[in-house]
Amino acid sequence: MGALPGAPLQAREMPEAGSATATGKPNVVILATGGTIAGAGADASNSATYQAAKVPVDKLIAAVPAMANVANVRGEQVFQIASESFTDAQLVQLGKRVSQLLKQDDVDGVVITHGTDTLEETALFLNLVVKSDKPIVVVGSMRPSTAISADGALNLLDAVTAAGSKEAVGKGVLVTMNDYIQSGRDVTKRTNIVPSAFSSQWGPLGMVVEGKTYFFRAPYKRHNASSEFDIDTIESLPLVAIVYGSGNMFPGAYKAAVDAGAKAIVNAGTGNGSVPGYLVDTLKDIRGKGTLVIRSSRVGDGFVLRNAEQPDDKYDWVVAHDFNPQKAKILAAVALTKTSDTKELQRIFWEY
Ligand SMILES: NC(=O)C[C@H](N)C(=O)O
Repeated sequence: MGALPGAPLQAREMPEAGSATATGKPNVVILATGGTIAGAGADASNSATYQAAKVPVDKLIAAVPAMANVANVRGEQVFQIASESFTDAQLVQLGKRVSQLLKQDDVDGVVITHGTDTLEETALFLNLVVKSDKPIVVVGSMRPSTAISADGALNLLDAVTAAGSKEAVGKGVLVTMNDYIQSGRDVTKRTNIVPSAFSSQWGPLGMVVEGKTYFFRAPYKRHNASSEFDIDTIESLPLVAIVYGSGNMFPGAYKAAVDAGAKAIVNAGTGNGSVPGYLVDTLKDIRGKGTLVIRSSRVGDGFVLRNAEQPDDKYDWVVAHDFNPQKAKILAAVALTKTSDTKELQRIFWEY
């Protein structure tokens, strides 16, 4: 139903800067990077045994003709790799391409097809560094397209739907997996094998159903257009290492990270990001010599509080708030491109 004469247009009907036309379909670019969504197995029963990063972007697009109902879609092959092989150099390259595309008036949204193993790192990275309110959606699949009940086609259709939707504008990087719209900031891969692999302790933002987005909440933390980080000015990321906490640890794991040139170590500590008593001096020493110590937790959910279990103020350590270790690593690397002041770093961990 159209608007009544003289009545204000509803948000959904408003033409947007950059949209093809007020009534036309949005223009969405798919940047393909590989992963299982581009994977192929020998047999339809192979849901877990297959080769990732085989199918090129034009074939991915041709396999989901329903995308043409929701957007004008074109594709670019950026990489063709499994996401466990992503490096920081590739993150930076991808981020710059997303930023470049979103500056174009003829691009309304970008979808990145990606392996699921490190999808959450890429989603957070783009959420921090691409200065645009236009939708950015990262998507993968848990089963290759050759498998029975493959999940990639619907996930991709949902991603394109979200990338072209006005409701997704300003909501930060999104991840569309298993019908849900998740925030790229905090979504994480929690199980392997099954399609319901991705979730966040703070819950999904909404769903995509039959080519339409339904949002129920919006992210609160700083992201994208309101971020102080800008991929256009980032050429590389400093090395950040994660050391996994357990019983019976040894100092060499932390020292190896320092020797490799790590500018920060994320302690994926037990419980509250704890540090074993017999390793406190090692970490104090490492911090004293210049490497940052960031306390996260191997638990996955919850969040690490300052000065809980360890006196962070006294030792000049930082806590990772609710960022899991792999996300804390990304935020630390991005933050370190601007500052190595621990007060500033702690502010950044609270704000993003
Ligand atoms: N489901 C997947 O995409 C897993 C694969 N190893 C990848 O991350 O590329």
